[in-house]
Amino acid sequence: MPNESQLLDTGLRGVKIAKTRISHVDGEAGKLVYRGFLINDLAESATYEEVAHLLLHEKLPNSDELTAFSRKLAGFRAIGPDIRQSMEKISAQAHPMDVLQAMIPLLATGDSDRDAMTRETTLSSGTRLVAVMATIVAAWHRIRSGRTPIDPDPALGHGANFLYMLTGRRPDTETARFFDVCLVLHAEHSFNASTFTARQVASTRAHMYAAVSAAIGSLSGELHGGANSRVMQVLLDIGSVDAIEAHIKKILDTGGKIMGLGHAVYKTGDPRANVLSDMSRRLGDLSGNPLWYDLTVALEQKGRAAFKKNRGLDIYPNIDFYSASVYYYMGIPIDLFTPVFAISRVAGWVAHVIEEQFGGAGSKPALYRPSAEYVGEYCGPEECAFIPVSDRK
Ligand SMILES: CC(=O)SCCNC(=O)CCNC(=O)[C@H](O)C(C)(C)COP(=O)(O)OP(=O)(O)OC[C@H]1O[C@@H](n2cnc3c(N)ncnc32)[C@H](O)[C@@H]1OP(=O)(O)O
Ligand SMILES: O=C([O-])CC(=O)C(=O)O
Repeated sequence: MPNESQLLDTGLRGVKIAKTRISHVDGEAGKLVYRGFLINDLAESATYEEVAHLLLHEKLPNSDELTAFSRKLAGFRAIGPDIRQSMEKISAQAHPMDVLQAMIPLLATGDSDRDAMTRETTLSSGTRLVAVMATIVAAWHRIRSGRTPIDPDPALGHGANFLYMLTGRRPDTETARFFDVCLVLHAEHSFNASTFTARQVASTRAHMYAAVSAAIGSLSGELHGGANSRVMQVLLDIGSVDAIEAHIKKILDTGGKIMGLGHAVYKTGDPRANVLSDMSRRLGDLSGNPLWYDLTVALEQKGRAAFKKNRGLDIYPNIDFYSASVYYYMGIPIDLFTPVFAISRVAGWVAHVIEEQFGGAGSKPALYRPSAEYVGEYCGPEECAFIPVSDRK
C-alpha cells in the first residue's frame, strides 16, 4: 500500500484500485489486449461489432451470435423524435461533445428499465448506447448544417452507417473498413480518465446513462480524447514543415503540451498509433495529398527530438496523434473527431460499468471515495465562528 503522502499530486499513476478482466495496457512492452486478444490482431481482422460483443458479452461472437448482436444494434440505432426535436432547439454553435453529452439523460428518460439495475437491464441500456451514440453525432452534424438527419440503413455495419448518416453517401468498402478499424482501436483502454469517471459514477449505483454522460465529459478534455482535434488544428495552423520548430519551441518555452505526444502508461510507444500512422500514410497516398501525413510525421520527429533535448525524456505519439490526419482525410469535420472517439469508447465504458456494478473480476463493488489533504484555513488554531450575513464586514 503506497504511503498516503506519496500519492499526492500523482494523478493516481500506477495505483491499482480494482481488478478487471476487460483489457490490459502493458506500458513497457507497448502492448494492448482486449479480453486477452492483441489489439493488432483485432485491428487486422475484427469488425467493431465483434469487438463490442467481445467487450460487452466477454467473448468473440460466433456467426449466429454476431448476427443476433448486429440485429440488436440495428434495432437500437435510430433516434426518436424527442432526441431530434431537442437537438433542433440547440444553437448550431454548440460543440458536438456537449450536444452528445446532453442527449444521454434524454435517452435515460425513454428507458423505463434504467433504474432496474439488474445485469440484464444494464447490459441492454449499454447496448442501446453503443448503437445510438453514432446516430446522435451524425444527426447533430446534419441539423447544425441545416440539413435533415438521415435514418440508419439496416444493411450497413456500425461504422459504415455512421459515415452514411453523416454524409448521405454509402462509403466504399475500403473507407468503411478504415473507419471500422479506427473504431476497433478506440473501443477500450482500461482505467483511462473517462473510463475511471464512468466506473466512479457507477460505483454510486447510478444508472448506465449517468455513468456514460459523465464519461463523455471526461473524454472531451484536451489531455484525453480532446487531443485529436487539437492535433489537427495544430497541423492546419503550422501548414508547412518549416513552421514546426518555432511552434514546438513556443509550446515548450511556455510550459505547454505538444498535443498527441506522450502517454500516462505507454513509455515505449502506443501500438494503436502505429496502425493509425500506416492508415494516414495510405489515405494521404490515395487522396494524392500526402501533406497532412507528412506534416504529422515531421511534427512527431521534431517534437520528440525537442522534448528529449529539453527534458531528457523519450516521448511517443499516442492514439490521438495520427487519428487526426486519418479523420481529416476521411472528410470528418474537426470538431467531430472527439465525438467519433466517444462513439467507439462507449463499448469500453459500458463493459466497465457492468464490471463495476456486477463484479466478475474478483473485485468487490465499492463506492469510490478517496481522501484529500486539507490545506485550507482555520481562524487561528480553532474553527471559524459563524457570523450571520447581516453582521459580516
Ligand atoms: C486518448 C488519450 O487520452 S491519449 C493522451 C492524449 N493527450 C495528449 O496528447 C495531450 C499531450 N500529452 C500530455 O499532456 C501528457 O503526455 C499526458 C497527460 C497524456 C500524460 O502525462 P504524464 O502522465 O504526466 O506523462 P509523463 O509522466 O510521461 O510526463 C513526464 C513529463 O513530461 C511532460 N509531458 C508529457 N507529455 C508532454 C507533451 N506532450 N508536451 C509537453 N510536456 C509533456 C509531463 O507534463 C511531465 O512533466 P512534469 O514532470 O513537469 O510534470
Ligand atoms: O489510457 C489513457 O490514459 C488514455 C488512452 O490512451 C485512452 O483512453 O485510449
